Amino acid sequence: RSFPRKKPMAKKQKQRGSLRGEEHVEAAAAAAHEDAPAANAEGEAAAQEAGGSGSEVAEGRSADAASGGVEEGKEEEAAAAEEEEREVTFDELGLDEQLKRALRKKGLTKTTPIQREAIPLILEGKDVVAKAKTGSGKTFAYLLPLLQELLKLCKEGRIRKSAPNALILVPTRELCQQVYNEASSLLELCTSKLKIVQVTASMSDKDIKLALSGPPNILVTTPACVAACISKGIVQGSSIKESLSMMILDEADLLLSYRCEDDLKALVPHIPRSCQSILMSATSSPDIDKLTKLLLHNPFVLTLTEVGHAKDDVVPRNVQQFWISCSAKDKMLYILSLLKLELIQKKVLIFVNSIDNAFRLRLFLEKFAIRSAVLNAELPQNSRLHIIEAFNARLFDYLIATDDNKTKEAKQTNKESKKDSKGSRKHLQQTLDAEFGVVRGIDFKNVFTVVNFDMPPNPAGYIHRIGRTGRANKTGASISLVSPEEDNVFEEIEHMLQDVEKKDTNCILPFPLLTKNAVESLRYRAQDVARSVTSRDIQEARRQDVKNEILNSEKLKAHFEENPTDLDLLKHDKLLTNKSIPAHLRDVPEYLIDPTTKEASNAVKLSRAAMGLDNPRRKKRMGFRSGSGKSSDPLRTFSAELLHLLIDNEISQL
Ligand SMILES: Nc1ncnc2c1ncn2[C@@H]1O[C@H](COP(=O)(O)OP(=O)(O)OP(=O)(O)O)[C@@H](O)[C@H]1O
Repeated sequence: RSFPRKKPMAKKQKQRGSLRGEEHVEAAAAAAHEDAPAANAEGEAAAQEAGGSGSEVAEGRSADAASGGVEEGKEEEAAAAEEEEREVTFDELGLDEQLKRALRKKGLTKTTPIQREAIPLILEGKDVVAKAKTGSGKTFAYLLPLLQELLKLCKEGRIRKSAPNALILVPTRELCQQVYNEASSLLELCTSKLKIVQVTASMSDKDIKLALSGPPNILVTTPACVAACISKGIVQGSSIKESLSMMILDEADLLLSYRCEDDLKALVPHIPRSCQSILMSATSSPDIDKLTKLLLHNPFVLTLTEVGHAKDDVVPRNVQQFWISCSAKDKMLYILSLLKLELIQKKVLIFVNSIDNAFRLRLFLEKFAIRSAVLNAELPQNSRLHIIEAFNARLFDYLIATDDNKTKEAKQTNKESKKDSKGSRKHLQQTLDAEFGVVRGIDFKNVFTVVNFDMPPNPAGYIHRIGRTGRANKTGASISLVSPEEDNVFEEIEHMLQDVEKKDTNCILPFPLLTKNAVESLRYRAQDVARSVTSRDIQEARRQDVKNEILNSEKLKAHFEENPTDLDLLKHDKLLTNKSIPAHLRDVPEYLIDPTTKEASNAVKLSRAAMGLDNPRRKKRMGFRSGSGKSSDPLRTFSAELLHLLIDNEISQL
């Protein structure tokens, strides 16, 4: 990858830095008019036609008008392009020796563009709003300067200890865990000790109090949880005011959509004026501007298209985007063809828009001997976290996910939960987790293909979904199955990509590897099997899965804390039915596969082998054991009596 040179950028950012959001676009345009009265509306239109976002166009005119020539601008760009070849290492950013060593031990040497740009600004003490594409390394972009600042305060004995010194706010529990893991893994490799904790609304007040006693240096939490801690007096607002020196809003574009606005407003009076605030996001939205105004002071604004002269894309360049047009009822047939004929590279993350659809698909695939797991808001938190870990470790290849907690079911359950004031355990079990966000910001490792079985409701949803592949510059692909009913949203997505990436051609191409013949050869079987999956089967499978996952979850936590390697024995892709799979569905007969499809499938397999993805030792390296010897099965070695008690107890609550 290429990187821009440091100095001119820093100067440019400073010009932008004193302005926020659209203000800076408007102000740059106004400056252009002042500097160059001749730049009239026609000129503006021409500039826009030449390509570029509002801000770039405005800025470009301003610079040209001020310098009095296009040539000079071109020279500057050429010089910057030359410098783009230079890669910037973490060593060049003036980080603490301990952090540099920790990064080296983690095998990280070169910065990503957002890290290269944001870290120096944050180290200078600036408030920063940074927008950069998914998977671009935003977490380290704020964690490294945050840790550096706290290590420095510790060294100088200036740390104030009545409440946490840094607050990292994320929209979901899954993200709490992820950020906590990332920060802890760095801190473990440092010699100075900083205390970090995560607290979420699923913890009891007693556990939260215990976690916050000390207090920790860094608290990772959700806005809802921190607001509850303040209102219950678990944390004193005055202590926060005294101790807080840094606040991070990660996945900021999602914070407000998780109904966090009131919680954040409740926090504002307790944030000291001296607190440095950082806002990170993958997409732009009016919510970002709202949050910026609410919580930041005169921030630097770094946006992905402005990180250097390298015009970065909204979807990582290393992700190839494809689409397939098919009717809603043929989607099962198409996904079966893609998976069974091995036309897409594993691991595969499949998105659907409802939990019922997820189970319908899982049951359908199961009948063709394709095992998958389902990740959704209904599952206990520990199970969700473990499913993500197991998928990351390649214990299974297909994960079906519902990514939005505002599904039909969620709305329904939330409505019911308002009516039901008893707040019984049973009810809590059934209520979908409002802090759940399965994909947004989650760092799924090595997902090669993202499939939109159902299209997301809007372009931002598309960007977040696609962002689960191609992370940290890895190669990836996405395939969207688009029915005529989804044409509108697909067009919106295409327009958005063309606008942002300034491309005339379509960014999403028709998927070339699946022939009509290949699909038709499976039609009869697929339709037959799809019909056999009834609504009753789906409800039963949902119940069964929650039961299985409850077994996997909370109450067994203690056991797994003592025996972490046993975790691999909890299979999330267990068969939902115990009927055996007929041979004609398990294997596609040779005569059904046309030569083109065979060739395509072989090519996919070859590239898989070339990437070393078939090497069974990989799983071991990732810390998960293979095999499932009875003697080490936690569900067998765990006290049978206690287990029965747990199962009876949990199942009776369902
Ligand atoms: N400098 C680096 N070199 C190589 N890998 C990196 C670097 N920085 C981060 N990564 C890895 O890249 C992956 C994505 O990083 P991260 O989760 O921070 O992305 P993100 O920008 O926050 O994405 P999203 O917007 O989807 O949350 C992680 O696995 C992380 O460990």
